[in-house]
Amino acid sequence: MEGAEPGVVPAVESTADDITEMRIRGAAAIADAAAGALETQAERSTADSPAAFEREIHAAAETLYETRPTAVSLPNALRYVLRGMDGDTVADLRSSTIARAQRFQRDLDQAQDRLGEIGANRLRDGDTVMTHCHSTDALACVEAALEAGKELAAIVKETRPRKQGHITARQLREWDVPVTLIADNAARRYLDRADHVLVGADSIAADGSVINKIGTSGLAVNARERGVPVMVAAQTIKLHPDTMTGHTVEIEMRSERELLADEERAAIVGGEATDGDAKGDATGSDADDPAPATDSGLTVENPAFDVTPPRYVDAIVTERGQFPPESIVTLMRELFGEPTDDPWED
Ligand SMILES: O=C(COP(=O)(O)O)[C@H](O)[C@H](O)COP(=O)(O)O
Repeated sequence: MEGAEPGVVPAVESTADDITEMRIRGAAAIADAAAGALETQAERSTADSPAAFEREIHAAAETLYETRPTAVSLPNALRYVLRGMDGDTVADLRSSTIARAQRFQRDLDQAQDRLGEIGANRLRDGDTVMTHCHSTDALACVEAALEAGKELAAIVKETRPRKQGHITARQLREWDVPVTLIADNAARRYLDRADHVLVGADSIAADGSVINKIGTSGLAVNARERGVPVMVAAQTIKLHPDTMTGHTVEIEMRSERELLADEERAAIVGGEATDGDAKGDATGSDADDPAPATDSGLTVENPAFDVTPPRYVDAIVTERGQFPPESIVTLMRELFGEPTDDPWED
């Protein structure tokens, strides 16, 4: 990660890179890695005063925050760790930050297990679930149902352009679940065979909207039309506190190269295969790419997430129980209270 603040240890920069480049991906894994990175920052900091230590931790948090914009689990994780940083000496600040980060990671695992047990109650023996993308919260429900002795089958959507469906298929096959892998476009045809649509979330808004991998909203609309219930598995760190005050969730735009290779672009618009028109690096920023050589008239857009309105969602399953989407705001108020600031601010 370029331009990191002074004092930010290389391990934090490399975690930030891994998140940006999606070597670490999925909202829960991103939160876990971010907390782990703050722990490493605390351990390795060479700050010689409490103020310098706090500055470094805040700078590390900012470096991590700037990686991907949509999964609120990331700022929620950072905020949680920063709020636990306490003490008048570097030693106390260090140990409180480390303890808080470790507690976050432990709670995250436990919440996922609990959520899985709750979600599993919705799945009956012999059911078929249709999945989209790869969600560890969604898979926790499947795992708990299997552990309860239920037999399940899965229809797994490939999930273009990054094909996270392959990760889901691999996990399900490790658990011996029969998997039918389908192209995203085939989903409506295969909904006739599904008993549930089961997806995760990157953020849940106060009105119960679900922000998840691009294609979730179309799947949910089709599922409603086919009468298949849509179940969203999402730990409470996916609840987006800022949406209580009317903020919207930023949808990450990723590089056009995830959709279109330079050669393919050249084949469409003519000319040499150069990166001349390819705007955007993996973060959606165009800072590293040259300005378009010519205006080819071809624009490629690659949003990574979309918004599913609450009316297409049957249940949001959290570690605190399952909720109709319209009532999720009550849980948000209970957990977050008043609206919050940037995660590195007190
Ligand atoms: O949309 C994605 C991942 O998108 P990407 O691959 O772009 O990160 C997942 O459904 C959620 O993050 C939930 O995952 P989890 O339940 O594991 O938190």
